[in-house]
This record gives sequence, C-alpha cells and structure tokens, in this order.
Amino acid sequence: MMHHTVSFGRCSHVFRSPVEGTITWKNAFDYSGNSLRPPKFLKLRVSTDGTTVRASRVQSYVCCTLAREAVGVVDTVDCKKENVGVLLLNLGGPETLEDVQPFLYNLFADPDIIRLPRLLRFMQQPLAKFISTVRAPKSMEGYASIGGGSPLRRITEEQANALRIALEEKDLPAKVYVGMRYWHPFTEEAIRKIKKDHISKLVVLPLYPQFSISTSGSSLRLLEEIFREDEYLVNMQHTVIPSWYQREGYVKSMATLIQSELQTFERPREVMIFFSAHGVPRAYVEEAGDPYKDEMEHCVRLIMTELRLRGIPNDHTLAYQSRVGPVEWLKPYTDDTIKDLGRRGVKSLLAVPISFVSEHIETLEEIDVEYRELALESGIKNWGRVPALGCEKNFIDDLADAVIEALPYVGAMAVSNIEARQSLIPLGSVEELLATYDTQRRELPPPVPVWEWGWTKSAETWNGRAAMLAVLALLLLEVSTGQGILHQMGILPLFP
Ligand SMILES: C=CC1=C(C)c2cc3[nH]c(cc4nc(cc5[nH]c(cc1n2)c(C)c5CCC(=O)O)C(CCC(=O)O)=C4C)c(C)c3C=C
Ligand SMILES: [Fe+2]
Repeated sequence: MMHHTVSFGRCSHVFRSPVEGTITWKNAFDYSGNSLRPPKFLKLRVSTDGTTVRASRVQSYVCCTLAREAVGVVDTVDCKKENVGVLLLNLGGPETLEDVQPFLYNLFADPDIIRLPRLLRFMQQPLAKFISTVRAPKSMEGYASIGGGSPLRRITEEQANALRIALEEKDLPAKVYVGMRYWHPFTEEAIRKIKKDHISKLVVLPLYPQFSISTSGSSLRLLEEIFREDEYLVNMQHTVIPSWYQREGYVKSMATLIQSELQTFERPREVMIFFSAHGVPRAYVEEAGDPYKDEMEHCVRLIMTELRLRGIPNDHTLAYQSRVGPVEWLKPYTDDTIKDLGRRGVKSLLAVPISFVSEHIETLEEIDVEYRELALESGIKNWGRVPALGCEKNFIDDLADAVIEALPYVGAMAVSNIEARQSLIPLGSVEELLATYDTQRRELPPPVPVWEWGWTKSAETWNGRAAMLAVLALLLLEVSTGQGILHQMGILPLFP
C-alpha cells in the first residue's frame, strides 16, 4: 500500500482527483505540526471525471497535511483562486438626529423585535410607525448627548478594514463588507456589492459575541430571505459564525482590557467587576429558546476564569441593561443592581459592557452618564468603565483566525454534523442555524410604551391585549376615514 502526503493549500477543502477510489485520512496536523484528532468518519469517494468533490464533512483545520491511502495524485484547489468575502453584520445606528425616527421605525418593524400574533401581522408597520414616533424624542435626546448620532457605522467600517488587513497578513486576501440591520449601509447594500465583486465563498460574521434572536438571529433571518430569492446567492457557498464569545482571543482581549482598567483605581483589589449586558425580554429566552442568557453567563465565566489565572481575584457580578417597555426583561437589571451594590457598601465599580464590541449610545450615554450618576448617588465613590474592543489588535487578529477556521465549512452543512456541533465555533449555513434556534417563531412580547399599566403579570397581559385591540381599532378607523389623532400628530399616513 502506497502512502502519499497531501498538502492542502490554505483554506482548501475542495479538491480534484484524476483517479477513482476512496481516500481515508490517517493523520492530520495543524499549522504548527501538532497532530489533530483523527477524523474517524472521513472516507471520501472521488471520481475520475475530474469533477470537483466537496469534502463537506471534513472536520479538520485548514492547511493541514494529510497522509492517505493513495488512489492517485490529488490536486488541491487553493482557495486563493476563489473570491473570498466576509460579511460583518451589525445593528446600525442613526447618523444624524433626523435619522432617529426612521431608524427606530426599521427596528420596531422587525418581527424579531416585535413579533405580532399571525392575525395582527398586517399591523406591524403602522405599529412600528406609532412606536418609533412616540419614542423618537427620548432617543434623540440620547443621540444628541453623544454628538448628534451613533458612531456605530464609523467604528464597524474601521473594524472591517482592520479585519481585511489582518486577513491579508495571514495570507488570505478577502473583501470585507458591512451589512447593517436597521440603518446604512443596509445588508441589502452589502449583498449588492458581494454580487458585483463575484464573491464565491462568503463567511458571515455577526459582530455580536453572543447569539440572540433579536440581534444575530434577526440579521440572519433577513439574509435567509435575501438568499432565497436570488439565484446567484442561493448558489454561492457560505457559512455563518453565529457566536464567538468563547474564542480564546476574545476572552483574553476582554481580560486584558479589564486588567488594565483595574490599574486606574487606587485600590484595584477592592473593585467590583460589573458586567453589564444588553438585556432582552425574558420571553425570548424562556419561550422562544434564545440561547443569549446561557451564552452570556458562560462568557462571563470564561473571562473571570482568565482573570483568576492572571491572579486577579476580584468579585464580579452580571446584570442586564437597556430594557424598553414594561414587559419583564432578563434580570437582575443594571440600575437595580447598582443601587443594591451601593446599599451593600461597595465603593468601587468597574463597568464592563459585554454584549457589543463598539462604543455606541448604550456605552457612551447609558453607562457613562446615567449609570455613573446612579452609582455615585448610590454611595459608590469610584467609577470606571472598560472601553469597547473596537479595533484592538489581538481581538481583530482573532476574528481573522475565526474566519480562516470557518472557511473549510463554507458550503458545508456543518451544523448537522455532530463533530461540527462540538467544535469551538458551531458553524452552519443560515437556514440550518435558524432551524436550530427559535424553531417555532413563537409570539414575542412587544416592548411598547402604550402597555405601561397593569399591576400583576396577568393583568398586564390582558391590558396589553386590550391595548392592542384599542390601537388596532384606532388605526383601522383612521386608515378608513383618513382623519384622527394620528393624522393630526403626523404619524399617519405612513407614506405621505
Ligand atoms: C425593543 C427591543 C430591543 C431589543 C430586544 C434589543 C436587543 C438588543 N440590542 C442590542 C444592541 C443595540 N441596540 C441598539 C439600539 C436600540 N435597541 C433598541 C431596542 C431593543 N434592543 C432600541 C429602541 C434602540 C435605539 C436606541 C434607543 O432608543 O434606546 C444599538 C444601537 C446603538 C447606537 O449607537 O445607535 C445597539 C448596538 C443588543 C446587543 C441586543 C440584544 C442582545
Ligand atoms: Fe437594542
């Protein structure tokens, strides 16, 4: 029996064989020559017609060297010949104060933010118009206080550029695109560019470290719709990295930021490390199966473990911020926790924003202004805040590694593969991921200010339903007569 050593080109998992036979992988090595766990299931049938065989079940790392029972010479197809693209998904933010209401409209028109019962789906847009108009003044105040708009676009575009450079340094030329969910540059714009550039392999990377139905889920849902309707995209190979908070590079970068910020306190050892995560309504987790809370708690554990390894024994706590409307969100709430810590005599607090990797309104205004003030009022004397990761070198480098590691899965149905499920980053195609999470798309509680009354959970539910019917009746009346309070307020007509 002859043994050949086959060196796979970087990122390659597609190859041609001039002869027919079965290839069995015997050994696999990573970049540094360390032996990888032998992928038991890997038996591959190749044909002689020179057609490309996709090793869709390859659970191996790129650039590995594989020894095989030879069936002939196997040419590797180096993916450098492919047009590789990376699509960064993010939320988007209003760039000017005039953008605030239409941005909020887009957000509340999203069924993953307000999921109405089937019969009321036609209400989604009027309701979004109503809520966005009611909320806009408060939001505008917030955006005005951080300079008149969100920095999210600028920072995300800087991250995209930094990632492109990091990939190039790692010998993977790739184009990096930014697709926002609720504001420019919209995901649709990014997709247009991807098609224009003839991208053939796409890695989709939501810029949220933890997965939530309301963030990455919503963006992936939109992508699925766009992909489904487009022949080019249906055939383009892609894979998704749904969450990456567990990556060593991310965990270590966060630990380093915390470690250096602790040094700014007079008595670093006495500082409470206060992780403040963006909240989601409890029903997302408890009824719709959002993995967000579990991932968040796991993420905090990983960062604290890393800090302990570095000899930092500080106490820590996790709370959830930014709730909207009266329904119950994940607890404990950040504001309640700050007051509680003050009462318990905590004197120094280091806030760590943990759901997001750029500065935005909720770090610059909510944490830096509102929560800081609340902390000082609650008796906390020393306050600090860890900056968002932004373009921090190790973090971007690690994202680049995540992309490189994801490439072998491009086009592969990796989530249905047990090995891939167990891998560090559970990769998958958009459709498969959406089937994994939130399968039934149950109704989610709408976080609408008009529901702000009620004294028990059940009263609140019924009041909510009554309010929904009232709003519906009001809208139907207005739409049919063309007159009423919403027209007077300029909320209707929707498209003047
Ligand atoms: C109403 C429901 C909302 C859910 C659920 C939600 C989840 C969620 N959001 C982020 C991150 C961001 N949210 C941002 C803005 C924003 N989010 C909501 C509502 C929900 N978010 C509103 C109404 C707004 C607008 C701002 C405001 O009026 O308060 C932003 C953008 C900030 C910016 O600088 O423009 C981010 C980022 C996460 C991570 C998350 C769930 C995990
Ligand atoms: Fe939000």
